[in-house]
Amino acid sequence: MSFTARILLLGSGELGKEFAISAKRLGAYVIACDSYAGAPAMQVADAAETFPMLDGDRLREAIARHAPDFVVPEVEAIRTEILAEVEAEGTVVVPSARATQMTMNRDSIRELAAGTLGLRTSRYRFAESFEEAAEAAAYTGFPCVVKPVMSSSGKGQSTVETREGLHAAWDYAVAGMRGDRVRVIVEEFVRFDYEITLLTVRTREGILFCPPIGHRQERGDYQESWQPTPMSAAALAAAQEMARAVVDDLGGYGLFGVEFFVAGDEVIFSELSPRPHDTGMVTLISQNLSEFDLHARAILGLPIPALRLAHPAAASAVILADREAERFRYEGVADALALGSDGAEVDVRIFAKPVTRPFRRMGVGLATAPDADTARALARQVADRVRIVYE
Ligand SMILES: Nc1ncnc2c1ncn2[C@@H]1O[C@H](COP(=O)(O)OP(=O)(O)OP(=O)(O)O)[C@@H](O)[C@H]1O
Ligand SMILES: NCC(=O)N[C@@H]1O[C@H](COP(=O)([O-])[O-])[C@@H](O)[C@H]1O
Ligand SMILES: [Mg+2]
Repeated sequence: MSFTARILLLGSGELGKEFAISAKRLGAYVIACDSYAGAPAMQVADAAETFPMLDGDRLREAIARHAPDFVVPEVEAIRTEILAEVEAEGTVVVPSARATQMTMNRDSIRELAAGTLGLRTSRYRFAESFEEAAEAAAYTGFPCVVKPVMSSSGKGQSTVETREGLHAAWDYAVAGMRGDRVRVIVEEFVRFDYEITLLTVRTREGILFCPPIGHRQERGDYQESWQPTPMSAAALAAAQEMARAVVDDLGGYGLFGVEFFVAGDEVIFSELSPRPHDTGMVTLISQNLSEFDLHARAILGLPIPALRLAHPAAASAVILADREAERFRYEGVADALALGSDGAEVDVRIFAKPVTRPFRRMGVGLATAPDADTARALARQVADRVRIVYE
């Protein structure tokens, strides 16, 4: 075999594209799968498969035909029962079939974190009807946050201020949910000071943590992230301890994005991705090894040298579309890159998704600077200079 490993990537968005590049640099053969043709990772992979990954028969068939060494999920919407089957037959599922099963639905991971592991989370209840949602909100109090148990990037998520708003939130969650299970989580609204993603790498040699990433969200979707974000030593230690408990329970090797809310010295576990995290795209410019390089090395069992921040501070800012379109082009990339200077590097990633939708993430601006505020402002400017021109 002329490749170091065969990797079947399930999900081919921007995170998969950067992962595929990292894995290919290490000599892997990558088969990129997603539900639509021309997805970002398919553009850089060795082969592509277009099929709905929630379709168990199609998924099993693709795995059997490609006989990968590693199955690497990149999205949550996958028929995870099939992953458990192939894992039992000897294929490595990253990080583990159980991790993908537990994180696919918010209920499983929340019950593991809050119940089994006893981690501090927001107060929550699940609901399968509007009446149950009303009871759940009476338990959490207002404001509360309503989310489908199966969704990501804020889809179907809303914050409810009063009892009157609950109907709209329930309808919005049902409309925005993925899969066929009508079930939501109603969570206490946490008045946090800031929130972080703690990139946590589980390797055969032990666990590594990247410096904490701060981020800002709108509509439940990330707008900008920066690294490092200042945290008290006590808060960071608490977050690391919780992240370790969760990833050790989920098992396997790879990088996880563990999300926390921080209020004073109190650290509240929110959720996690058993894979690179969107807010972690800042590591494309901030670290000697990006979150994608780290995922690839952890999976392939390759050594990971001491992590270094290449700059004092770095940031990412999203480039969003504002409408549905199939015909559009990008302008301003040269203007964006011209913002770089000595001591403040800039870069962009344009994902080259085939169609736009309102709020669809189409790229990111990246920047470094002597401090986080300057890096954030510069990354935003870089992103703003890239214009999507609709034809
Ligand atoms: N209980 C809460 N209290 C306050 N804010 C919240 C709460 N739950 C979610 N949020 C806000 O909404 C954001 C998105 O929530 P969450 O991470 O649960 O959604 P998601 O759909 O899984 O997003 P992603 O897939 O991008 O991680 C959080 O990062 C936070 O800013
Ligand atoms: N928060 C999860 C996340 O950021 N996932 C990333 O977004 C892609 C889907 O984008 P799309 O909805 O634009 O197709 C996924 O494939 C993954 O790369
Ligand atoms: Mg999240």
